[in-house]
Order: sequence, then C-alpha cells, then structure tokens
Amino acid sequence: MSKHSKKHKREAQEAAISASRENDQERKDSPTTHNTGEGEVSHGTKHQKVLAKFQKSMESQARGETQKQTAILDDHQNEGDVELHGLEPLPQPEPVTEPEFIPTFTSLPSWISNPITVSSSAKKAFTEMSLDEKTVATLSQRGYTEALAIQSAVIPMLLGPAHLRHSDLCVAASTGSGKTLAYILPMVEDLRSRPIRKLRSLIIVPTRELVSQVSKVAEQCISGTHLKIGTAVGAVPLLNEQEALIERGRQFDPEGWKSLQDKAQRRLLYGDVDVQEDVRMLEDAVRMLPDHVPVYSSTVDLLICTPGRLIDHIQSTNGFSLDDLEWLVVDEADRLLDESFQQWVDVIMATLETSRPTARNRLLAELWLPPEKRNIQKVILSATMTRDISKLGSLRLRRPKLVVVEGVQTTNVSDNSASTVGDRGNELPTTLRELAIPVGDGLEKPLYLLRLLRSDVFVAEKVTEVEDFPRQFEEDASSGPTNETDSLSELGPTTPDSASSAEPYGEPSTEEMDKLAVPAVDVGFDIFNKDSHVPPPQKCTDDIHPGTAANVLIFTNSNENATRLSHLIGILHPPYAGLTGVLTKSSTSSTGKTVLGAFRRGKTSILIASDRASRGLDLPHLSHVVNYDMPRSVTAYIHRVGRTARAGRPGTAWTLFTSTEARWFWNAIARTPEVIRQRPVQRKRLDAVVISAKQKEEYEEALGELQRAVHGDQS
Ligand SMILES: Nc1ncnc2c1ncn2[C@@H]1O[C@H](COP(=O)(O)OP(=O)(O)OP(=O)(O)O)[C@@H](O)[C@H]1O
Repeated sequence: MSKHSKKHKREAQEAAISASRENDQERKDSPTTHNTGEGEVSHGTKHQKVLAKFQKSMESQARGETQKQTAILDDHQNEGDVELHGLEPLPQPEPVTEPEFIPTFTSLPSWISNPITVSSSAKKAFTEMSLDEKTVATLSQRGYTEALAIQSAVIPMLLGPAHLRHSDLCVAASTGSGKTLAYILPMVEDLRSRPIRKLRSLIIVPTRELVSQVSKVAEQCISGTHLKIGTAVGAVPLLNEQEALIERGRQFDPEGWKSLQDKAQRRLLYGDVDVQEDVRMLEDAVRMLPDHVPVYSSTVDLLICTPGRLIDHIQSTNGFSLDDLEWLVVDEADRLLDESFQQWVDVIMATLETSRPTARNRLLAELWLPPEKRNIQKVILSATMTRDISKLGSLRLRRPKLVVVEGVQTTNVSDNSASTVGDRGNELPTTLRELAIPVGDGLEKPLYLLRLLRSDVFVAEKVTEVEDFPRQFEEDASSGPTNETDSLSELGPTTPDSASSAEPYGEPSTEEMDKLAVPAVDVGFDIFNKDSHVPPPQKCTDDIHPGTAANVLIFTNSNENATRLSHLIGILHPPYAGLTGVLTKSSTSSTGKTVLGAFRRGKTSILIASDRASRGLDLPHLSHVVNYDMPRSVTAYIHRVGRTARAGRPGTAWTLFTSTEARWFWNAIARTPEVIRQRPVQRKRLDAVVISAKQKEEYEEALGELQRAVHGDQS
C-alpha cells in the first residue's frame, strides 16, 4: 500500500473512531436524548457528518490507488520498449579522463627537496682550491691533480674559518665518487695550524675495514703537519686503545687533591658519587702523589672509529672527552643511522650538548645565562643517503644543506619525471656495466659462476678454451638440465631461497625478457678441466677493462656460503684455489687485513665476501663484482656493485638470478626508478653450463668432498 493511501485510510479510521466517541459521550452526558425526537434528529445529523467525512476519505484513497495502478501499467507498457541482449557486455560510456596528479608540494623540507646539485663534469684543479701547497704536492704524488666533481663542490664549502661556515652538509654522491677526500682535505686544512693537540675531529664509519681505509687516506693528507690520527675499533682490546688515545699526567693542585680525597671518603662511607667521571678519576687519584690530581690530554687530533667503540670510550675511558670537538663526520650515514649500535646517536648528541667546563661557561652559569653554543661542523655522507628526516633530525643538523652529484640525465631506464631532485633515486657510477645471468633453479650456481669466471672475468682463458671447444660439449649443452641434478640441492653451496627477500619472486614475462635481453654468448669449455693452467693475475683482453689485471669480488649472503663457495671453487677448479681469499664478518681484524692486502697486491684475484665488504671498501682496480647470492635490498645492490667502476674507471657487475628471484630482481633492482643508471641491465645467457654425466659425477664428488671437509669426516 502506498504511503498516500495509508494516510487516507488512517484519517478515515480516526474520523470514525472520534465520531463514535462523541456519540458515546453524548449518550453518557444526556441519557434521555435517545428518547426524544430532538435527540434523534441531532444523532442523525452527526452520523451524516461522520459518514460524509468517511466517504470523502475513501474516495481520496481510491483515487490514489488508481493513480498507482496507472503508473504500474505504464511501467509494464514501457517494458515492451526494452532492447533484449545476449551475454555480450553492454557498451559502456568512455571513462572520464582525470588529469594526472602532479603534486605541487613535498613533505620533505626544502633543503632536501631543493638540494645543491653538482654536475659530474664539474672538476677543478687542486691548485685552484686554496689548499696548502704541501697538501697539493702530496695529492699530486698520488697522481691526483684534479678534484673530482663532489670534491670540487664540497671542499670550497668546508674550507675557511669555522665562524664563516654556517651550515652542516649532507652529501649524496655515487659509490667511488671520492667522498672521503671531500671531507678530509678541508678538515686537515682547518686543523693544520692549531698548535695544541686536542681531539678536534671525529669520523664515524660502520666497519673496521673502513676505519683502516679512511685512516690511510687521512695519514697521507696530514703528511708534513704535526697532526696525529687515532683509530678505535671493537677488535682491539679497549685498554690498549685507552693507553694509545689518552695521555695521563699529574698536576700539583692541593685544593683539587683535597676535594678528590673528600669525594673518595664520601664514596667509601656512603657510596656517594656525583658523576661517573669522578669515579673513574678517583681510581687514578689513589695512585697519585699527595697534593696532585690527574690531568688528561688527547694524544690525537683526529679519531676515526666505529660507533660501538666510540661509545665504549665515552663511557669508560678516563679523560676521553668530546669537549673540544669541532668536526663530526658520519660516513655511510644511512647504514649507521639504520642500526642503533648502542644508541650511539643519542649518546653522542647528549655528550656534545653538555656544556663545556670552560671559564666562560662557569661565569655564564653564575649569571644564570645559558652556556655558549658549540660550533661543530657536521658532514654526513652516503651513496644512498637517507631522506628520512627523523633519522637525519637525530643528528641535530644546523641549517643543513644537501649536496648531490648528478652524473646521469634521467634515462630511459626509468621514468622518473615526477620525482623532485631531492627524492630522486640513487645514482650508479656512469662507468658501470651491469649484466644478469639466469641460473635456472640455482642448483648448479657454482658451475655457472665458474663458467662466468673463465669466460668473462679472466678473459685470457676464454680465448684458448674457445679454440679448443669440443663438439661433444655442444651436444651436451643443448640437452638442458636433467632432473638427476635435483639430488645435489641439499649439498649445494646455496639454495634458491638463500636470498631472503620477502618480496615475491617470479619469472618476468617473455616480453620483458625480450626487451632486456642482449645477444646470448655462445662460448663454452670444459669447466672441469683441472689441468688447465691459469696464469694469475691475467690481463683483460676485452675492450671494457683494457690492460688491467682482472680480479673479482664475489658476494654471498652469509659467512657460511662464502666459506663453502671458496672450498667448492678450489675443488672444482684447483688452479683457482690459491687465488681465492675469503672475507667474512667473522674474519678477525688481522685476517681481514691479510686477505684484503693479498687481494690489493694482486696475489689473489678472487675475493669471496659477505656484505661486510660492500660498504665503502675501496679496491681501486677491481674489474668485476659478482652477486652470487641475490642482494637483500636495492641499497645492498648499489653498495655491492659500487665496489667496481670507481673514480671514473670502468667496471662490470654480474648478478646470478634463479627463476624464483627473477621477478623481484627485475622489478626491484634492474628496472626500479629508485636507481638511476646510464644503461639498462643486460641479460646474458650462459647456456653451455649444462652438465654431462661425467661432469655431474665430478660435481657430486666435489660436493661430497666439501661435506666431508665440513663434517671433518675423512673416510
Ligand atoms: N681527485 C681524485 N683523482 C683521482 N682519484 C681519486 C680522487 N679522489 C679520490 N680518488 C680515488 O677514488 C676512489 C674512490 O674514492 P672514495 O673511497 O673516497 O669514494 P667514496 O665516494 O667514498 O665511495 P663509497 O661510497 O663506495 O664509500 C679511491 O680509489 C680514491 O683513491
């Protein structure tokens, strides 16, 4: 029933009820009326009225019903006009095209979204840079006459007296672009004229290898000055470092001695000690002559350290103080800020903000005035600089500026047009060539690696072996991998899931592959030819690394994989055994030094390493990097491949990817707009790594040998 008709019905009912009530009432009020003729007349009139009302209401309801029925009839008639269709989709209107959303705002602060950009070709002669003549001479002895782009931009910003430098600097420039000299040169220029030795500069880096590398560069830069450099790394006993960094003396100071004695007594009696520093001082004070107090002085002007060890010194080395600090450099900043390392940022910032115990500050304190502000020049660097403002904010930067080097115009590899300069991707060196090799399910990855080493890294070997390439092998190559190799999976050095990225993997489409593919190489050889002699190190004969000794850094995802792979290479191809070094997280400092030294001197030409070696390590003549295990992030990839193609030299990076890793690799690494590269990653097939029955047998034997070596079972 329609709303309308309901209403009328209700009205009629109400009218009827009210009329009947009125009648009842009247009957009650005058019980005699129904007996009189007048009363009957009055009743009749009323009933007529009520009846008229009721009829009116019913008519109106009937009219409403009729209208409704007419409307329904009309609807039914109209149905006859409806066009009947089959199951094919109905034509749809054109979707409304909405204008592309181009943000006119950025959530980044303007110093990040509008950085100072430096062209990679902007180079200056060191002689034009107001550097000390001796420094220029030292640089020229090393063969450096021209400052690289980032150095040409940053050095002038950091040169000059402290009161004229008003900004802290963040520097984002690709791996191998020369960031180390960009901060060390102005720092040394600033400190060289200071007559008194104080700890004025602190350089924080993430690994002990980097501490040693940066200190070597710094040592060269300070030659001819009175400056002294110290290092602090976790691998060295703390006590040795304390003795090397702090000189302990004594001073005649009866009042000071008395105050120390009082404190010592209070401590003894009540356990009352004001500050931790006093406790440590008391320990020295008890060994002093009467009326003398200990005094401490720094033995170094510049300290290069890892964050953990720095905190150890701040918290437990008598006399270690950052009161005189003027320079704070954080290299590989994104890595250091990502990992908390005993809350190092908070501890250091708190230490730097404690007011210095100077006479001026004491006077200011007496006048209830704030202590004088410290003027510490902070320089924060990385090839993959974080734009995370909360992390950068923890460093309490003063009027910061971001300097970026633009080596590559935005390329066809990624359409990065919407991104602003500040949040554009990280750049790879322009001289880097990247290739990727599919390795199927990954079960024969060691064989692919060997093949790669012998065909593309140590090129000289390829030339002879291609000539001797046996026809039989060609036939084996075309047969494809067989299921029999599956049994090797448990023993193989890595399994396909060794890359522990959470991203979904999958093969890219054929179309994607076609776009990315480069012509497959069709060379092959017997990788098991143990008798073939490898004269190390060999000269590259290709046009990419002309005349340089070939060497390769191979990355695995764990120490265990690195060690196993090195054993396996030695077993599968004994001539490589003596040429291979392993650098893992667990290598001791001295082992690490020996391994790196041998590699740098060319005694070994294959270095297998975990990601410990990916950050900042400078192996100037490294010709190849191989990602044997898939890196865990795009940042890890950038730092790994950045060990080659440094300072404008050519370099090649190879990545082995399994079919489950393929999609992630191409999407997240090879084609991501986060990475700015000059040329796309090329796909290269090493099809000939297909195993004959004999080779498979030898491979299994090698794996068995490896397993026996691991379990110490020589039977
Ligand atoms: N002015 C120069 N001329 C020639 N070579 C230079 C110059 N400055 C630095 N180099 C060389 O460039 C290489 C890379 O320098 P450096 O290690 O400082 O790079 P980086 O930017 O810190 O790299 P990463 O981000 O990987 O740590 C080194 O081998 C260094 O000796």
